[in-house]
Amino acid sequence: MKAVEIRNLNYSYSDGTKALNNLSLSIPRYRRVALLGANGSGKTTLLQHLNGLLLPQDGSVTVMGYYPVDKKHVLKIRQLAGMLFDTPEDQLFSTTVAEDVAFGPRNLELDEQTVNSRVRRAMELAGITDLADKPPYNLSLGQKKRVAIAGVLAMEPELLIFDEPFSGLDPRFAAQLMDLLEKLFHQKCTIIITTHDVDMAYAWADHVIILSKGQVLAEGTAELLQDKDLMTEASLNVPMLATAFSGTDMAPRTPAEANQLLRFAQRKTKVL
Ligand SMILES: Nc1ncnc2c1ncn2[C@@H]1O[C@H](COP(=O)(O)OP(=O)(O)OP(=O)(O)O)[C@@H](O)[C@H]1O
Repeated sequence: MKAVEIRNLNYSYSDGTKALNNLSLSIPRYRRVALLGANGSGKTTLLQHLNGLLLPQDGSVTVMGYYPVDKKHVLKIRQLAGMLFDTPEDQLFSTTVAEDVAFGPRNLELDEQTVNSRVRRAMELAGITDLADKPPYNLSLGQKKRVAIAGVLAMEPELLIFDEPFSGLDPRFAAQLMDLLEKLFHQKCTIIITTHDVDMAYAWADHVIILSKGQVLAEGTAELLQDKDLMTEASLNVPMLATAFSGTDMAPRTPAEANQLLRFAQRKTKVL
């Protein structure tokens, strides 16, 4: 069973902008997936189809093998596929952080004890236990992002969809989020993120999708990002980590070695 199957998906906004153009792709389960592409290539529009925020105008979307994404299945899909928006304000609306994190599980009609334990666990994972009683609208952007992440985690989804999760985060929390993604991945989640950070994608992802003009330009392992012509066509840069220390024996030869280098740099940042 695939995490995501998309067949011939088209999507045009009401002003006539064609954001997705006959797009097809297939994402295996239990992968770390990076979705890359220039501004306006269709990344957010695509992600919004994965949890039913947008419904296919033409073509089909199936998530976690269970359901086609359509009106009838939208609630079940949102339970399976948790989405973090690139603007966290759009998903915070309760009077306290704890209430916000509890909103999703309460909607699932779980008993109060289960809701409370999910909320506690999600807040711990997101590192926001000390913010529990604060009103979300007073928080900083990075804190809001953490609250939104906790809200997603409290739903315990199998598929995590994060639109630009690292933007607006300080280096320390970016490193913590990276650790958290790794933990969730090992708890058998499939994780899809969009990012403009080709180095992060190169070091982290085991499945890379490059979009251009609403279509999949290329799909495969992170080695794809070493292809200079492909990256130029996608208006992206070759990751620095792919060329770092070239000519020396410190040069990472694979994305896995680049990951070690990135982790090392992040741990140094954490110490600072
Ligand atoms: N609400 C909207 N109404 C009209 N056009 C839109 C709307 N939202 C997005 N678009 C257009 O659809 C296309 C794809 O946009 P989308 O936001 O999916 O791209 P993206 O790859 O996520 O971009 P970015 O990297 O800048 O976030 C762009 O041409 C954009 O201008």
